[in-house]
Amino acid sequence: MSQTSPYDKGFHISWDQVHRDSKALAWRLDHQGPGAGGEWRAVVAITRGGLVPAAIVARELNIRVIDTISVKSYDHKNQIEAQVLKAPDATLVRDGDGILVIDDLVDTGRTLEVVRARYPRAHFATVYAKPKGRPLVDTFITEVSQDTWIYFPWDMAMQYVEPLRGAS
Ligand SMILES: O=P(O)(O)OC[C@H]1O[C@H](OP(=O)(O)OP(=O)(O)O)[C@H](O)[C@@H]1O
Ligand SMILES: Nc1nc2[nH]cnc2c(=O)[nH]1
Ligand SMILES: [Mg+2]
Repeated sequence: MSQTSPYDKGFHISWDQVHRDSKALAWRLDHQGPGAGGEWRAVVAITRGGLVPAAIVARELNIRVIDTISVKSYDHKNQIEAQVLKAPDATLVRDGDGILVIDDLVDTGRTLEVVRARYPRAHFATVYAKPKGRPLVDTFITEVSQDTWIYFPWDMAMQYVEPLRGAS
């Protein structure tokens, strides 16, 4: 476990915000596929973080075929060797042509590197991107600085916060 964290800042994202940003991603990807009329054949979500944006994008673009690839790259905030724990249906995904691979974010790009190596012709889309990972992603919505840790609503709970002037 590393003792120092490269993440100085926190960016807290609400359900509402991730819904809006995922819809913006869907609008950007609409009619951009290689099929007739720019259709995509299927969505592949990178679990677990990609599941929520993938559901929203698939709903907006009326894509009914959805598969998953399970990649574990972090143990809490510590990067570990990326492991593929489960692959999508090979007959569906083939070399990735017409497949939209979706993740919540790209940070160092290690996760996308592993998935890209398997499906070189797929289109890679994330909602958030940090500078190091940008070259690995084809489409994203919001750039976040490299020293920021993004907190998603599924990892958080509402809690009491002290007033600015302290408790009285
Ligand atoms: O660009 P990278 O440096 O590889 O980091 C990005 C990946 O890290 C997180 O997943 P994580 O491995 O923590 O698993 P999770 O999606 O199950 O939370 C995130 O959801 C991305 O998939
Ligand atoms: N939740 C979360 N997972 C990550 N995995 C790699 N970077 C991040 C990040 O900024 N936030
Ligand atoms: Mg992930």
